[in-house]
Amino acid sequence: MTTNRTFTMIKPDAVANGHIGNILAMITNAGFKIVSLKLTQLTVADAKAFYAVHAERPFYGELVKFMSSGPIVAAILEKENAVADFRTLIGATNPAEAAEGTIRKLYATSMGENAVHGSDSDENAMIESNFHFAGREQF
Ligand SMILES: Nc1ncnc2c1ncn2[C@@H]1O[C@@H]2COP(=O)(O)O[C@H]2[C@H]1O
Repeated sequence: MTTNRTFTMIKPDAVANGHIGNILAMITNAGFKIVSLKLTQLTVADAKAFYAVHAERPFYGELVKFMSSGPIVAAILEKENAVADFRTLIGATNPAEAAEGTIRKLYATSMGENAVHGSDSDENAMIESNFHFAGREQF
């Protein structure tokens, strides 16, 4: 079943660099409706849990440290075909490979500090949304 929803985070690099407004504008201009939104910060334990699927990867420690290093913006977005269309809007994980006009092409600085997260499946979108937002915060 498709939920037509995806989950995103504007990561600590993009928040620190002052890109929240521009990134949210790109998201809404691309036709996504924001149905949950908050500025928050992950603890180390939160980041470990959120990225548990990557626990065996060599970059896991670096990823957890970075993602808990400062505030992030968490959001749930709604649009037909949300997961796939949002991944198109953000571009490739490695900004060197991201297409022109994508969020990562514009705002990411490296593979690790890549400005935004986007869920990779409907199932993960739901898990990640519920990790960050209570039911009463999901409109
Ligand atoms: N080779 C890598 N080196 C460092 N970070 C990585 C590497 N591969 C993936 N990542 C990070 O791991 C993150 C997993 O979630 P994201 O897709 O949001 O973004 C990914 C990257 O920021």
